[in-house]
Amino acid sequence: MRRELAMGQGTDSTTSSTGTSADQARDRTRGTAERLTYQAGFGNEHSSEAEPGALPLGRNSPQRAPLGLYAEQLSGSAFTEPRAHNRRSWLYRIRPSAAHPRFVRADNGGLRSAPFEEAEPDPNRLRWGPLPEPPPSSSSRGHAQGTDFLAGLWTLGGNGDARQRSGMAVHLYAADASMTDRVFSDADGELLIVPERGGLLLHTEFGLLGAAPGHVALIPRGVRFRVELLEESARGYVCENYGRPFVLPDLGPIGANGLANARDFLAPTAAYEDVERPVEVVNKFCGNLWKAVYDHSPLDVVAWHGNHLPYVYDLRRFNVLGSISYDHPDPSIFTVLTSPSDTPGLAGVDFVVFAPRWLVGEDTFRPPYFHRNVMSEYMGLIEGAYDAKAGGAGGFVPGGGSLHNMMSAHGPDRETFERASAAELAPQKIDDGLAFMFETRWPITLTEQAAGAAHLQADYDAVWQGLERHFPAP
Ligand SMILES: O=C(O)Cc1cc(O)ccc1O
Ligand SMILES: [Fe+2]
Repeated sequence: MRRELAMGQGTDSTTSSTGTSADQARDRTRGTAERLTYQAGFGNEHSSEAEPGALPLGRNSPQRAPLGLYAEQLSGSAFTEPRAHNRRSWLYRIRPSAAHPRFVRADNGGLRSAPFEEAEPDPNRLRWGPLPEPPPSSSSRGHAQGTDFLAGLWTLGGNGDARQRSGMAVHLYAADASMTDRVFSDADGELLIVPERGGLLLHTEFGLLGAAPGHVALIPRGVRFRVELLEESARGYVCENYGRPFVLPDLGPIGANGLANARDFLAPTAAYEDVERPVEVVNKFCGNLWKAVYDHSPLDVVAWHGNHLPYVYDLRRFNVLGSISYDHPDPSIFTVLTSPSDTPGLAGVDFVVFAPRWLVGEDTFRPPYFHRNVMSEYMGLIEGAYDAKAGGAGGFVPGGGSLHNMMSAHGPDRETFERASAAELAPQKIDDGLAFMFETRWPITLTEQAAGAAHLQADYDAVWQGLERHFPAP
């Protein structure tokens, strides 16, 4: 019985290979991921044990936990939050987390946190090319040769205040080394990792998750993990959510199914490292990195149960809904995960995906419309192209990103507008790209490094030049 609890359901991906480098990366990750077992379902009470009998039955904290393990609760919500919001997991580990030396300040590298006060909030439309590759052997930390996921994090900007558990940050990463004998956890928020290049194997306290380009991984607040690269290098995006944890959006009149289906979120099964050698544990706390060298790996959880859990989700499983009559619906129908605020319907941050879909709207301007939005929109591209941006000024390219802050006017570029205004409106499949948006309630203030980056495109405004008047002259 207990053993069965440790057996996963579901595998990682059903996407077909068409030979692009993203597909190959996914295939390689799938090779690793197929050896992984998962438990399917978002928000569930899951449980798992890597050794038979490690998980206590009937109680959380027996006088002596099985197999000489230590019992420990990890709380992701206040003890007293309503049951529907309550999050905690029980971990049964070789050493209690409390047995650790003092943390000392570590170099923040390219990581910055809210409140973002380095630069003035900028109303301009902004777009960046991809983050430059890490320079070879750039490690300043004396660990693996090269730059690992943590050292490769580079903050673009964000909002709110990490100390108030509100707001979010946009980070990018470029890495060429695995985290070996180095573990990270973020007390400030949960991390939504969006790989764009290179498969990742996430070793978490709860077990292993495989995340390739096209997948997203969600690491809850405080959960320790390390990132192994499955290829020579890796690149991608991270949304750090300081606010309420991401949940699936309500579906309202859509009904009981659709958008991201809960069963496509995969939680790991227990897997532990029994390692007795120095391991650097880095903790992000109130905006700064702190480190301590443990004499063992804290990824030593042999069994667990609970609902404060990491997940991986394949964005190609997203059930895209849209108009089958006319008009371009608002992109809220593409919401994968939402971090609610105290105001109903107003998200601290939404994670939105623009996945392959059919456009069939009659007498409709089909690409995204011109708009000004009270919410602030950071967009990234995982592969291919995006239907509102034909090109220009270096383009909206995989690994790059755009920022359309609160009330900034944006929408289709000139080329897209002209093409879509004249297009014959036959049913059209958009299947050449995978874009996403972090849409947040507050403006995103840039870091100095993002405002002054060499890969910031100087003339993004030009994509809207040449949109001539067509209204008859007086
Ligand atoms: O700006 C964007 O490209 C994102 C977006 C897409 C869409 O389909 C409608 C509105 C919107 O902000
Ligand atoms: Fe927009």
